[in-house]
Amino acid sequence: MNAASPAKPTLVALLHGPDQPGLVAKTANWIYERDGNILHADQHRDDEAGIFFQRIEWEAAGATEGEKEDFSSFVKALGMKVSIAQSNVLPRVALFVSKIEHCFVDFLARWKMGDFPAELVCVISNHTELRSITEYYGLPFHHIPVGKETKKEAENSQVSLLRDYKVDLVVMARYMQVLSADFLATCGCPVINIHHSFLPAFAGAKPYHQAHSRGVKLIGATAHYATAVLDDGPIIQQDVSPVNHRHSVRDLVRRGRDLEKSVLAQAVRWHLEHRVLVYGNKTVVFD
Ligand SMILES: Nc1nc2c(c(=O)[nH]1)N[C@@H](CN(C=O)c1ccc(C(=O)N[C@@H](CCC(=O)O)C(=O)O)cc1)CN2
Repeated sequence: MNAASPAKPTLVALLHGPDQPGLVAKTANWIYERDGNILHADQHRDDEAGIFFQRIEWEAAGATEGEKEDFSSFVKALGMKVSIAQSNVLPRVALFVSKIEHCFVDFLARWKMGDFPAELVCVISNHTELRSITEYYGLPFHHIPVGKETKKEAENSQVSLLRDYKVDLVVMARYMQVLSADFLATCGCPVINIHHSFLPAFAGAKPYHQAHSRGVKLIGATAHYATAVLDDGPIIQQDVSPVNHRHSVRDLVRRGRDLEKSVLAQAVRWHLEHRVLVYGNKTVVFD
């Protein structure tokens, strides 16, 4: 049996800006004229804002690094914003967790099974309960307790670790501390959070108790980029599940776990595959 030749590295561009005629043709021709092979292209126009969004993935004929810079300059000359990633450069991910383990353990298992095109480089927790399972997966575990008086110092230690590990993405797998605006401004990478409600409903603490008190018939989970405003960042993925009057808070928590695990995993995978474009406080997801 012929061993499949390793896939050639691809470039993935996410671009957006004021719409103008011929943008799709211009980006496609630029790649074609350089003997590139477009593998995926998807675009969207926000009619209200007149903004054009595109994700384009191609095999570059030439050296990827040079082509990456040249394509970026070409797109910027069209008045567009662009980010370009190489499929063979895996983003480095840090996991933040507290005590609640279902999203964390599920994420580790999916990572071990190769579900995420990323390098998982460390775990940071404000508690110690999940050290053993982290080390079972062969990952470094950093315990940084966070108290009202020590929050600034704790966050400085977290930022130093993220820089030491050269982290490209922080995933909060039910990390129960609110990250400050300074942290988000200095951590040097995006942060994805899983919130255990169908946002914007029931933001903040104890969303399942809030949902039960309100008597909702659907519960949900939301994966979003963290901003300084709690549970208010651009939403990447959501899902819901029906509930009824017979369900206790305990039932809602149990039913919600499965939603949280799958919604977080899907959102992180889309981010790592460079399928998510943030625009204002919203996202365009080219799935
Ligand atoms: N800057 C942000 N930080 C965090 C976000 C976010 O959206 N932006 N999401 C939270 C996660 N979360 C809900 O999804 C959440 C976590 C914690 C709390 C909360 O009230 N925490 C208390 C302390 C609780 C404790 O010590 O156990 C607090 O921080 O005072 C609400 C919602 C993660 N961080």
